[in-house]
Amino acid sequence: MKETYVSVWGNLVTVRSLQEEKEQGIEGKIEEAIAPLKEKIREIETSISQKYPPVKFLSEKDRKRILITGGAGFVGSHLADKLMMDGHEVTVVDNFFTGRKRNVEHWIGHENFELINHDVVEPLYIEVDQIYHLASPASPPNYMYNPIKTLKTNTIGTLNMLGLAKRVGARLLLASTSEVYGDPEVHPQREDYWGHVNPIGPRACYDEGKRVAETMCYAYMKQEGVEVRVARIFNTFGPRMHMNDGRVVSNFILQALQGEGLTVYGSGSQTRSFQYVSDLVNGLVVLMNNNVSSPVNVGNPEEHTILEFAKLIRGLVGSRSEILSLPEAQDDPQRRNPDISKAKLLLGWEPVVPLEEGLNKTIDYFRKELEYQANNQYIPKPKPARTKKGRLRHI
Ligand SMILES: O=c1ccn([C@@H]2O[C@H](COP(=O)(O)OP(=O)(O)O[C@H]3OC[C@@H](O)[C@H](O)[C@H]3O)[C@@H](O)[C@H]2O)c(=O)[nH]1
Repeated sequence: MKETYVSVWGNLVTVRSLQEEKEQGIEGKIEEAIAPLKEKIREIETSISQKYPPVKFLSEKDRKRILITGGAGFVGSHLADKLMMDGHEVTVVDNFFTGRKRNVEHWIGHENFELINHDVVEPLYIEVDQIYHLASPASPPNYMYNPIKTLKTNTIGTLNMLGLAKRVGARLLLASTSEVYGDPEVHPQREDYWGHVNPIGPRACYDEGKRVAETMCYAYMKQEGVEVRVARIFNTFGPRMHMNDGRVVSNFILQALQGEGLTVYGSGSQTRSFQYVSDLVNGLVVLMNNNVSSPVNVGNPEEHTILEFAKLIRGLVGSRSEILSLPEAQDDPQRRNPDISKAKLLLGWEPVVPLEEGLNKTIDYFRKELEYQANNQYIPKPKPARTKKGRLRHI
């Protein structure tokens, strides 16, 4: 800058030209005006770099391209979390019938993550190394809501995914179910039990859909050499179950939290064995990466009657809700308990999360969900299952 010196009472001082003074003033004002914007940009940059959960770095050789169908659902989104954090490239495909974007929104924009709105009933052409095929409604009221769609998803959807696996040489893991055993006459259920399913009952769309999905897997394995894994998943619970899911865990927790009666269908003497979702997800990943191609039960063998379960949840919530007796659900399996010796022996897997610990985490989750929904002025009621005709009784 050009400077001129003048003497003021004997002291030399610098004087800027009028033009320079003006320029300096404008620059200062601009600087002052954009300072908050610069600060905002810095904040956004930091929040972007910190916004994702920590992800391991995997070398090109170890990193896999993994597709999860139904990856925005309850189980699928927890599986997506694990595979992302392990450092893989994950593509989630979901038609959002029961899945929700909210379940995976924390990965959106991450370079290893892709979310595709797609229905597996239509073919899909992508390049992947592994396919976790979870797409299907899983809660009885949801899968009975549109039985034809449930059948299409489990039959045509599975054919499409096996076709994809064959084309690209990927390994496919089918999320099958304990429901392939129907209302079992053998207890606990081992993988070599063929099951007791009513092929024309209200549950058949799911039970038979999954049974034929298993059949398709082994047909593709034998005829086309596709590598398959089949997990028979027993009752599972945890955060991200939908408020409207309609299965027993979410129903009882939501009822207890809202001081409503806990709706027990039938006598409550029917049994179930519940596993926490993180145990399931670990089991699925171990199975996928193992060499066991025959079906494997993945569940927690701790068995309870539904009535015991209602009392347990009511106690954990600290609620004074009544326990109500509703008519029995049609074709409801009376006893269900996994024999997991195969998973223990061949995969070295067994569940580790105690029931109460898992339930407390799930109760916390639903408590927050209720607050969230209340802020949004919307509290859905749990969906009832299809029941036989009868009246409501108090136990
Ligand atoms: O509000 C309820 C909901 C359910 N129940 C009972 O609780 C038991 C469990 O019912 P759920 O609806 O949670 O689940 P189900 O065991 O019938 O089916 C499940 O089986 C295993 C998975 O493949 C699926 O997630 C689902 O099909 C049943 O006996 C049912 O009648 C109640 O007593 N009250």
